[in-house]
Parts: sequence; structure tokens; C-alpha cells
Amino acid sequence: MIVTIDGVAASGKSSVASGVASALSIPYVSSGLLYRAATLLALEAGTSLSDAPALLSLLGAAPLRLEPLAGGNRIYLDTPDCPRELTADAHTSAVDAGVSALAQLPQLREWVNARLRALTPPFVAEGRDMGTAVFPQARAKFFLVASPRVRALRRVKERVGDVEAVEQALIARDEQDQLQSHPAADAQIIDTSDLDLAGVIAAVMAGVQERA
Ligand SMILES: Nc1ncnc2c1ncn2[C@@H]1O[C@H](COP(=O)(O)OP(=O)(O)O)[C@@H](O)[C@H]1O
Ligand SMILES: Nc1ccn([C@H]2C[C@H](O)[C@@H](COP(=O)(O)OP(=O)(O)O)O2)c(=O)n1
Repeated sequence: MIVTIDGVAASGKSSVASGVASALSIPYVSSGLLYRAATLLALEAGTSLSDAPALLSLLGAAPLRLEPLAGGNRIYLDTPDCPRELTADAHTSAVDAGVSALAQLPQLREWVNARLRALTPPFVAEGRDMGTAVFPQARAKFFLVASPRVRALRRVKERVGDVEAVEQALIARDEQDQLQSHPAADAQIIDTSDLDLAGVIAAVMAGVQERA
């Protein structure tokens, strides 16, 4: 069984995917973490975020390993002499600002999608295009939305920042992500603005059970 949870930035995708995966006792897979880790490595190497061949060559030599734990995904660079966890560094403002540019490159999307399709179900997959491009055969699909202000307030709670500035950055990223971020025709759209986390997880679980 594959369940997909897509949505806009900071709409609650990873928290909801984690809660749903725990309730179903299956892993969840964060596709965004692969885009983020690729962006982090490119920024550190000084590789242009729009140079697909250079990015693929950099990533081809990078032993990245995604750990799709239900409680929270982690990503590692398994270099033999100096293994390193990248998870925290992949969630900085610098990565936030650059990741959409890399994610717009079709070759990079294929690089991520090949890794995702190699995983063995069952799992909950979260991102932007899980229910459309990557797992169109998923049993149940959801798309989370919330107002930019609500999302900014949530982000500021987890990372320091000015609400106005975070809201503007989220709106800018929504625009950049728009091409690859839209609900599948058979997805259930959930506006999480006025729901708490438990409420969103309950709504998704009800949808999953309807399609069981
Ligand atoms: N429905 C909700 N109500 C309140 N806070 C939420 C809700 N959904 C998510 N959050 C919080 O908002 C923040 C962003 O959620 P996250 O799951 O990281 O979103 P995304 O994966 O879409 O970027 C987290 O701190 C999370 O705990
Ligand atoms: N399936 C996906 C997942 C993420 N992306 C891109 C779009 C986002 O700006 C970045 C980061 O995704 P992530 O889900 O980690 O980001 P947010 O938590 O929503 O801020 O990657 C994508 O294009 N397709």
C-alpha cells in the first residue's frame, strides 16, 4: 500500500505523514529531504543550482542514504572516511532559498524519482508530486493547504524568524514550486489552517480507511 501526502511548503506534510505512518505501522518517505540534501551538497561544493550535468555528476559521487523512519526521516552522506548526517543542515534558510531552483530541473526530478521508486512499499510518501508524477497508482492521495500566514506562524515556532519575512519567503517558494505542485485529480484536499495536527491526521486516516 502507498499513501501520498502532497501540499505546499509548511502545510504539515511531514508531521502528518509521520503521524499517519505511525498509525499504520509503516515508514514514511520525505521526497523533499532528497531535494534538500542535493541542494545542500551543491551549495557546499559551489555547484550552480541550475547546472543539471554538474549537479548529476556531484550527486553521482555522493553516497547519499535516506532513512525513512516513521518518526522522522534522516539523510546521511556515507563517505567511508568521514560519514556525516545532513538532516539538520538540509533545513537551513539557505537551502530553503535554493531548493526550488534545483527542483525545477527535470534531470534532478528524475534522479529523485528513481530513488523513490526503488523503495519497497508499504509506505506513506510526502512531497509535491507523489500522487501525480511519482506514485499515480497510490491507494489514497491527499493534498494539504493552509494560508501563508498560518504556515509562517508554524515555521517561526520551530525556527526563529520574523513572521512577515517568513510569510513572504513561503509565498515566493509557492510560486517557484507551482509547476510541480498540484493535487492529483483523485486527491482529497485538506485545508489545515483551522485544524490541529491530530485533526489533520484523523482526517487522513478516515480517508485511508474509506479506500481500504
Ligand atoms: N495542523 C497543524 N496545526 C498546528 N501545527 C502544525 C499543523 N501541521 C503542522 N504543524 C506544525 O507546523 C510546522 C511545519 O510542519 P511540517 O510538517 O514540517 O510541514 P511541511 O512538511 O509541509 O513543511 C511543524 O512545526 C509542525 O509541527
Ligand atoms: N516531491 C517534491 C518534494 C519537494 N520538492 C521541492 C519543493 C520544495 O521547495 C523543496 C523542499 O521540500 P520540502 O517538502 O522539504 O519543503 P517544505 O517542508 O514544504 O518547506 O523541494 C519538489 O519539488 N518535489
